[in-house]
Amino acid sequence: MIPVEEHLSKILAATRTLETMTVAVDAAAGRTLREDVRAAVDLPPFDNSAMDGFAVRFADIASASAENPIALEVVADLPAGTQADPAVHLGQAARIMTGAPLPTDADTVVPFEETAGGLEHSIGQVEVTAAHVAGASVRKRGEEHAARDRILRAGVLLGARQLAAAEAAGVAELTVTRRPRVAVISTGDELRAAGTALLRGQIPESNGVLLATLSVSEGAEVVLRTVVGDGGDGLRRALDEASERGADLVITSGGVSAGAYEVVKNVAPMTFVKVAMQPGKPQGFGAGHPLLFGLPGNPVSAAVSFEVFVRPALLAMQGRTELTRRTVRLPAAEGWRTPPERAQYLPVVIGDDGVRPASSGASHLAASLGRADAYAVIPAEVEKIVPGDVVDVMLVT
Ligand SMILES: Nc1nc2c(c(=O)[nH]1)N[C@H]1C(S)=C(S)[C@@H](COP(=O)(O)OP(=O)(O)OC[C@H]3O[C@@H](n4cnc5c(N)ncnc54)[C@H](O)[C@@H]3O)O[C@H]1N2
Ligand code: MOO
Repeated sequence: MIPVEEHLSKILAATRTLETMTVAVDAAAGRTLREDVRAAVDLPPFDNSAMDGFAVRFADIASASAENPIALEVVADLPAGTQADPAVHLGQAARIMTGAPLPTDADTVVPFEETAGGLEHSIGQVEVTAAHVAGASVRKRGEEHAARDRILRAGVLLGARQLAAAEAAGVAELTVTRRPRVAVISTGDELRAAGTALLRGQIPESNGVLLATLSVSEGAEVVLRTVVGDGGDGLRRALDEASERGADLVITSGGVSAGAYEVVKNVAPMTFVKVAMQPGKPQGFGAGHPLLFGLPGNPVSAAVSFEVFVRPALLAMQGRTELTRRTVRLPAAEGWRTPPERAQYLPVVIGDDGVRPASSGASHLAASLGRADAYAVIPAEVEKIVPGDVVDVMLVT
């Protein structure tokens, strides 16, 4: 058996980064950024009010208090979006709304709560009843970023927050990686579509949707999804079709262990190894174009193998900087057994008191995947987990 890291480094060494393309910001969700994003404008673009209230000269109101209110003449009314820059002389104020540009003559905003009377009755005159510091409630031009400052680094995943940051900085287009094209091929004579009547020996096929959905959630486009039998030339034809459809990466499941009908082992141009992990021991990999991944057929084995081997390759193809899932250390709320000499990837549920196994850990327990929030990752040399042990937990939700 070879260590997980050894198999993964072979895979990454064979993985090439895909070409880039330019897309509108709102078409970039789920893609990987390939060029740093720099602000097109200062952020904020101009000095503006943080509150609904009055733009004043601080020198006028420095001594204002409830006992000693200071009256100012209100000479303008400034909603957000106004281009006006009215003169505000000593003794004067401008009514101003949140986000409106601060008049050049003013340096401070007094929220209307710190005046006598509400906003409605303030055109004409206002009495200021409190003072803080010069510059209070003013958002300064460029206080977050200057134009040309870097907002996002190449290599990050673009999600809602990153896209909003780009648009807030005045950026309309992003350089991203084209979506990797993935083919998902399930193998096995026993597999039937969910919902169809099952004869003895048949089971519902579930790795197809698992691996296709995982691929899409990592930024890929699924160009082929099919099920082939253990005999005949179904797998060979599916591999040809994957290439014709331009697949960058092919994922098969099943047919890689030691049995008499191991179609992937017999047909696919992959190297087959045993990796010191449970589940996921038998693995096939082909380092050409497309990259070929021969995952074991047991559903939990396929899911874990995707996380540990396919996902890093898909991210590397897209130029992602961080290839590993976020791992946190959490206590085990229950004990469990671990396999000898193999790293364990156990589906777990995260609770307030720590993690609990979602199943006994056997790789055929497909429904346990539906409960799992994460995988506990236990090194090969650890013999068992007792309650209270702190373990590495790979977050996948
Ligand atoms: N003598 C040995 N037998 C096995 C070994 C071994 O070392 N020596 N390894 C075991 C391990 S570990 C695993 S994991 C499995 C891997 O088997 P295969 O990859 O060859 O997969 P299959 O035999 O085709 O299927 C295994 C299991 O999973 C079910 N399956 C397959 N595809 C799907 C699918 N698309 N959807 C749902 N379920 C699927 C299949 O019916 C089998 O029950 O080998 C052990 N054996
Ligand atoms: O490696 Mo298998 O995936 O242990 O069940």
